[in-house]
Amino acid sequence: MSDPARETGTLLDVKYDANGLVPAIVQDHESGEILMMGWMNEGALKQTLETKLASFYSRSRQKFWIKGESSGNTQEVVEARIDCDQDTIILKVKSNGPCCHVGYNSCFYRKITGPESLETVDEKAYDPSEVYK
Ligand SMILES: N=c1c2ncn([C@@H]3O[C@H](COP(=O)(O)OP(=O)(O)OP(=O)(O)O)[C@@H](O)[C@H]3O)c2ncn1[C@@H]1O[C@H](COP(=O)(O)O)[C@@H](O)[C@H]1O
Ligand SMILES: [Mg+2]
Ligand SMILES: [Zn+2]
Repeated sequence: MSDPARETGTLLDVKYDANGLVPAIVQDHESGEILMMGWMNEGALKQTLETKLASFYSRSRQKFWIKGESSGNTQEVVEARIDCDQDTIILKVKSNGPCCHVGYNSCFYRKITGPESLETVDEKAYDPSEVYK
């Protein structure tokens, strides 16, 4: 359904889902590479906008999470955008190191090559066991 105020207005009026969360896609501000997608609640979005450090709500760990709090691989927010119906956020960031805790720069290091198959298409960027102790 069309919602002109939300779609064309200048008021930030985020449409959180039933769990109070909104997806935030994190993109490298220079290369455009997609690094990860995290969930934000209202508090995480507020913190992100205030501190300019990408922060999320982790559903599995059920806690507020500043990306890089243990690895040091923080993400400085250069620009934040929201889509037409205000239910998806994009953070353009300057990443202080690789993003993915598995060892790749981006979390999207595998291509889906068939109904049940994957292919790794990125090079490992670092050894996670050296970073996450
Ligand atoms: N570091 C990461 C990390 N970096 C990027 N991502 C991406 O962030 C997404 C969201 O994080 P979670 O899975 O924790 O949150 P969620 O999707 O709400 O929870 P689930 O429903 O998936 O269980 C993941 O699906 C990954 O694609 C990461 N997910 C988890 N971590 C863990 O976060 C912790 C802190 O790491 P740093 O932030 O790097 O210090 C460590 O324990 C890491 O293992
Ligand atoms: Mg997840
Ligand atoms: Zn990852």
